[in-house]
Amino acid sequence: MAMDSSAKVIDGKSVAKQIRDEITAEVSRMRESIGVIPGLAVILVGDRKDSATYVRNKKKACESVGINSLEANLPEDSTEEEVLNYIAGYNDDPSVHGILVQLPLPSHMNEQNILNAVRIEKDVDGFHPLNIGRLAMRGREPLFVPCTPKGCIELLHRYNVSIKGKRAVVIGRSNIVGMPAALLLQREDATVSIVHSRTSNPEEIIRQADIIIAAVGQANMVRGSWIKPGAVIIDVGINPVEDPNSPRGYKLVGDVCYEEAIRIASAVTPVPGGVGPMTIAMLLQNTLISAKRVHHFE
Ligand SMILES: Nc1nc(=O)c2c([nH]1)NC[C@@H]1CN(c3ccc(C(=O)N[C@@H](CCC(=O)O)C(=O)O)cc3)C=[N+]21
Repeated sequence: MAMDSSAKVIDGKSVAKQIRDEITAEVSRMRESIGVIPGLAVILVGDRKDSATYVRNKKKACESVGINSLEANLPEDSTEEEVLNYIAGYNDDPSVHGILVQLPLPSHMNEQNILNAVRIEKDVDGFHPLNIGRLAMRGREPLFVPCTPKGCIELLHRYNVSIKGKRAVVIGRSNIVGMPAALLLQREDATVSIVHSRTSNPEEIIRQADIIIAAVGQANMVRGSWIKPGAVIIDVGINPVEDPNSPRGYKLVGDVCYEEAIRIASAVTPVPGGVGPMTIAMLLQNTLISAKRVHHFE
């Protein structure tokens, strides 16, 4: 059977490492010339295991590039007011250049109130409605672009995938990935379609795409037969599936059936090792951008 051996793995892990090295150099240049160390504050409410893992990874990543990290771990039954008090403290703390409230929040909290409270100058997640609004408008610039979609576009750039004039399909319309990913692709002059749970005949639309960004959170949902030969696939999904052979009892897979996709696409991001590490690298980059901006350092 002829197999397309030209399909390329898009190595997010190694690109993320490269970006962290660039950030490390910038952080030390900044420290040496103006004595400022960028700082990131992470607020984690509750004890979801996946969230705790992500927060731990973010902290490790900060350390690896010389960014200061502060962490607030609040119990699951905290009040919204307590979270808002932490945000207010970090908003006023000049050593904090970025504030991230780990999502999802416990269901008794109003996510919108909490995201609105983060000073937009410190909104390194890019989730403040004013940042999203600017992202959606032509001729406007947000202060920060959300990390996961930014990481997706960065991967396309670093692998020299041209976006201008291409057909791009985003699968999923979440506020934190699908929607901003579609806006970013449009800013890069792609022709963008968004496919979601109510789309009739999604396969037909996906099959027209030169670039696919999949962000639905359903293991192996996109099959090989849905993919146009030569398409580039960015898989944002991180789905645990049972795996008795893994020491943890599960393994992580994407939204795209990787084994099928790699035969048909020209390039695919793996899970793990694709978009995940890029998300964290972009968070560090946003924190550096924030610190440079307040201190007028370039
Ligand atoms: N306010 C907020 N900002 C976020 O950026 C945010 C969030 N909330 N909530 C949850 C999602 C998810 N997320 C990930 C980051 C890194 C990996 C990552 O590094 N993944 C590794 C493997 C992880 C593993 O092995 O468990 C990989 O894909 O290679 C995954 C997922 C950030 N998120």
